[in-house]
Amino acid sequence: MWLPRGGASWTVLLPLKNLARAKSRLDRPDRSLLALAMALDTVTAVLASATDLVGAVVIVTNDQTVRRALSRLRDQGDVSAGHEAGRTPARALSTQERARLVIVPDTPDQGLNPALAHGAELAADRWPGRSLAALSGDLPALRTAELHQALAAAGSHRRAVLADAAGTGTVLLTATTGSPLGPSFGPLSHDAHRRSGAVDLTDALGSSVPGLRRDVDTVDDLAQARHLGVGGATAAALLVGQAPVP
Ligand SMILES: Nc1nc2c(ncn2[C@@H]2O[C@H](COP(=O)(O)OP(=O)(O)OP(=O)(O)O)[C@@H](O)[C@H]2O)c(=O)[nH]1
Ligand SMILES: C=C(OP(=O)(O)O)C(=O)O
Repeated sequence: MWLPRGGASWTVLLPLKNLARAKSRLDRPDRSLLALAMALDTVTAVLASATDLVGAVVIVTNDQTVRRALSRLRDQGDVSAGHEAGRTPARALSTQERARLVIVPDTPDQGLNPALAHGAELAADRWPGRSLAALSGDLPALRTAELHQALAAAGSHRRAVLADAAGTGTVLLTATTGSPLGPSFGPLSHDAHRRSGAVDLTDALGSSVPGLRRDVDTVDDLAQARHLGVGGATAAALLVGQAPVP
């Protein structure tokens, strides 16, 4: 696969659950469609990051629909059809930006933390010397500039953590070269990551990265993400959901 000349600082790990089981807290019949769309918008925002900052974007998933959709994104370009008010249209990704997308099986298939540990081991082997950033895949309002800001803040710490909008979960966990990622995602994971030694970035970044911190688990979360402005794939999926039933 293509990788930027010189040393990109970061490998981004992005885990994606099987769509059939994803977003079980999202009380909508189109939860699986939205889970995929939100993942596409999250990945698109990451792929738009500077190629000398982010090298490989590693998706860890066993879902073949996710794999096909992301392969289309990598090989054919931006799949987002539109955008919602409040957000500038997503620009088309360049070939080089898209080529960084790597999709690997969730070999352990034992949940989120083993998936991330597996991805971290693979990344350290294939791209040694790069820091790791584990990012949630349900951030439809993520802006690329927010990720740049967070990685800049994380880069000066061996391990760092950013809380979700609720302040209890984790949307970003980082580890600089040689430090274990140590994922403890799950209920109250923000506190768990801090207790394991990750430096908390939440106060420093505060309200400056609202899209990065707005993970979507519930319909209320989705409404807040829409207020921030969601990406084209999520906007298109929401339009489908509004389509009159024939
Ligand atoms: N590969 C993989 N990714 C996972 C797994 N569980 C969660 N994820 C991903 O981790 C991120 C955070 O997921 P959650 O919001 O905790 O889980 P979810 O399935 O999306 O939502 P719930 O069903 O409400 O728990 C999302 O990108 C998920 O797709 C897993 O078992 N394997
Ligand atoms: C797995 C996590 O996401 P959520 O809280 O959305 O389940 C987490 O924040 O650690």
